[in-house]
Amino acid sequence: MFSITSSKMRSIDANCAYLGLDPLQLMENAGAAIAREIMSKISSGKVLFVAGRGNNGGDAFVAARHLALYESYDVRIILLGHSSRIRTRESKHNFSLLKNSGIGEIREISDSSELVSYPCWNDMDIIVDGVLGSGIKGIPREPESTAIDLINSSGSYIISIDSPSGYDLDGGDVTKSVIASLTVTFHRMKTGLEIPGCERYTGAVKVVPIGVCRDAEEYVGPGDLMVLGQRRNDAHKGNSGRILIIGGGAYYGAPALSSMAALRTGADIVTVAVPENVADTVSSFSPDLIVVPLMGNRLNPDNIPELKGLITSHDVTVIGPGLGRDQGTLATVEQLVPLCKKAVIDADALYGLTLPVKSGGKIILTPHSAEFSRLCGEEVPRGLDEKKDIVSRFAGDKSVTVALKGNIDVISDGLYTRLNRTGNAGMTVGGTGDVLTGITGALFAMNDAMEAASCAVFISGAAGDLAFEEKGFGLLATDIIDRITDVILKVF
Ligand SMILES: NC(=O)C1=CN([C@@H]2O[C@H](COP(=O)(O)OP(=O)(O)OC[C@H]3O[C@@H](n4cnc5c(N)ncnc54)[C@H](O)[C@@H]3O)[C@@H](O)[C@H]2O)[C@H](O)CC1
Ligand SMILES: [K+]
Repeated sequence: MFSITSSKMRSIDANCAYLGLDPLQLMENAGAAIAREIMSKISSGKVLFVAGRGNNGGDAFVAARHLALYESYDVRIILLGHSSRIRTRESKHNFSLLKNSGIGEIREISDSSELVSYPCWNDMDIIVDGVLGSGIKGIPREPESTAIDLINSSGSYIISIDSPSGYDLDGGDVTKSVIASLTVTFHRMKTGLEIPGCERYTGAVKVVPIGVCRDAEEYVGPGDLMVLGQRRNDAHKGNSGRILIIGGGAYYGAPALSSMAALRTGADIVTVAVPENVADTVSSFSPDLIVVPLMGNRLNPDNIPELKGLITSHDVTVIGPGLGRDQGTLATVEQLVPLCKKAVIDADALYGLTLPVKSGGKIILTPHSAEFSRLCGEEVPRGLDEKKDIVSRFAGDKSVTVALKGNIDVISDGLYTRLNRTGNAGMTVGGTGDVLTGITGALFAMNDAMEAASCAVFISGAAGDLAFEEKGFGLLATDIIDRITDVILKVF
């Protein structure tokens, strides 16, 4: 089974909450698993739980409550700090249940010297390390640092909850850590718990299930948005993405919709290169757009020298919206795609594509069912499993990332496959595909192809759902653009 990073785990947790699984339920399962582990090691004895003020400590409170049901165990708890400073709702809740759980001793100790004078460190059969888990930032501070020293010098059997406290679950350098006899981590193996030599800190590692919903991993959710590359506070203009949109000629609304969607998703600069016959009309949609008129009434090979320069000066090139399918246009697309570092290809441009593209640029395709069927030369199957197979196979063979739009969107790069179910039947109106393409372009500037494509279909569908609540089947593509920021702000 593959391992995951701690930020991936946080994103799965957030997707669980979105699906209605209360984080308290996960904590209950995590704590119960720790209690079972203790019971499998000793049938009676003294067990000290050392808890920090985050959810790692919350897991320890749950485990202590479960264990205290059995009279053969002498259960004690040290909370590092005052209970009024417990950070999370779940942990507070579980701390408050301790007073009704028949636990012999609950001490709240903020001061490191008081921690050193605690008399029982060397007298325990098991010490449970719930000091710090995946939420650690930097090196352990006080009183956590002293607690780690005391745990390590206790001579007891040490069970670390989720991670040895101080240890980096993502495999970074370790300055100070609990040296555990056993680490019980949750849901999946973590990247840092399988690097060579890590057993020096982790002891044996066990992965236990905690009741995560299966769909929290397979279906895109707000947790995936949480871990997207974000704008830094000290960012300059252009740091958060320069997007070039090549479209229009046959139509003018489509490139304008893509461009506005890219801006609303957070792109810094959106340049839209369109044939001169539609340039003024596209400009008139918004003063926020930089419009570059191209010679001619359709994209054509004479535009290539000018576009080459623009492609180089932008992070992502979106090709397709409103281009039309003239022979010369499709031939131009074929020559442009290999010049792009990162490209999003949609609509008419999908007809000018020769795959695989030899240049090694990263490419996202956003076809609907008929477009995909034409690309891969097969009917798109109705069954979801079969659909996943065919998209994954095609993406792998052609070295592209595909977001196949549909009732349930299927996103794959051939290695990973994700699903998305935001969106609604009102979104069959014209222009919604152009909106998705623009969102994808903006996200692609700061993220890898799979993250960008997965989050783009989620955002586009969720914005469409908000627009549907307001407008029903009268919703327009522009209504979806208006709600993009609501979806993004809700997550951050
Ligand atoms: N799905 C799961 O895996 C679940 C995991 N659970 C447990 O939750 C923790 C993560 O909890 P979180 O509250 O995010 O963080 P921590 O408890 O690890 O610590 C945060 C806490 O500590 C403070 N802090 C941060 N850095 C330092 C430092 N260098 N020195 C001192 N103190 C520090 C910070 O201010 C916070 O107060 C995970 O590991 C699991 O054990 C859930 O219970 C169930 C689902
Ligand atoms: K821990």
